[in-house]
Amino acid sequence: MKWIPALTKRTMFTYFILLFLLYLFYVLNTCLVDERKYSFKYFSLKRHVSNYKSVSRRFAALLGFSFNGHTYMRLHKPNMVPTKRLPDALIIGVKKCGTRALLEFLRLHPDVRAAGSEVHFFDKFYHKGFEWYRDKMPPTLEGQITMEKTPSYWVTRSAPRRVYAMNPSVKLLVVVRDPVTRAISDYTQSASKRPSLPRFEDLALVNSTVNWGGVWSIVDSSWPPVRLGIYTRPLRRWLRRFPRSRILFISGERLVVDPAFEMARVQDFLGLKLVITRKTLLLQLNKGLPLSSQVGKSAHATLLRQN
Ligand SMILES: Nc1ncnc2c1ncn2[C@@H]1O[C@H](COP(=O)(O)OS(=O)(=O)O)[C@@H](OP(=O)(O)O)[C@H]1O
Repeated sequence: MKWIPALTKRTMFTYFILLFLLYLFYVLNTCLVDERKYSFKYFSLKRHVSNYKSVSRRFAALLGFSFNGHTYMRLHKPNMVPTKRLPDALIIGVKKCGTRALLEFLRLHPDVRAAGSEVHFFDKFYHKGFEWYRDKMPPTLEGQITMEKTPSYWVTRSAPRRVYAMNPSVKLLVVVRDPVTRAISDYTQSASKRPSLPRFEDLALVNSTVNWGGVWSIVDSSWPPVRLGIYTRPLRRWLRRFPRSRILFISGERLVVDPAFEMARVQDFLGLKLVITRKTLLLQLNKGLPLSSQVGKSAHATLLRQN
C-alpha cells in the first residue's frame, strides 16, 4: 500500500502548515492585544501591519474604494464625487472695495471652491440659463461651499430677483468702503486705461447755481464713481428680497488693517470651520501665499506690523 506513507507525508505537511499559520495568528493576535508582553515583536509586527494597511489603502483607492474605520466603502458614492453646483454664497459687491482680496483670502479655506473669474451671470448672461451658470462653477465635494464674485451684481436692478429665484437661502457678501476712497480707486482704474481723462475733481464736482452769494461746487452724484458709493439704493433692493441675516457687510478698510478679524466674521457667517486666522495667514504669506501681488503685499505688511 504505497499510498498510505504518501498520504501521511502530505497530511503531515498540511498539519505543519496549519500549525504554523495557527502560531502566526496567535502571535499576531497576542502582540496586538498585549503590547507590554511582546513589546519588540509588537513594534516590528505593527510596522509591517501598518505598511501592509497603507499599501492596501492606496491600492483600494486606485480601485475606487476607501477605508472608513474597519469597513470599506465605495468612493464613488454620489456625495464623494466632486460635482458642479450652483453657488451657496456670492460676493455681490461693491466694486473697488476689496472684493478680490476677500475672494483670494476665502480661497485659502479648504472647504471653499470659487469660480476662476467673474461670471457675470445675473447681470449679463442670465439668458444662458442656470445650467450654463452651473457649468461655470468648480467641482465641489459635499460639505464644501461653491462661490462666485461679480461686484456688478450689487447695482444690477434685476439681480436680487434673479438670485432669489436661484436660491432664496443663498448667502450674500458685500464689501463696503469709504465712498470717497472707493471713488478715487474707481477713477484711478479708469484713468490708467485712458490717460486723457479729465481730472478727478473736474468730474466729481459740478458748479451749482444754487448759491448763497457765489458759485458753489457740489458733488455730482450722477457720475458713476460717486453714484456707486451711494450704497442705500441698491441695499434697499437687496433687502426687499433677502432678510438682513442673509447679508454680511465686510469693511474694506478693516480687510486691509486686520484681515484675520474680518475673515473670522466671514467664516462664521458661512458656517465654516475657523481656518483662516492671523497665524495661518502669516504662515502662508511667508511661504509665498497664492495671492495676487497687490492683495498679498498689503496683507503681508499689515500682518507683519501686527506681529
Ligand atoms: N488685502 C486687501 N484687503 C482689502 N483691500 C485690498 C487688499 N489688497 C488690495 N486691496 C484693495 O482693493 C481695491 C480693489 O477692490 P476690488 O478688488 O473690489 O476691485 S474690483 O472691483 O474687483 O476691480 C484696491 O484699492 P485701491 O488700491 O485703492 O485701488 C486694492 O488696493
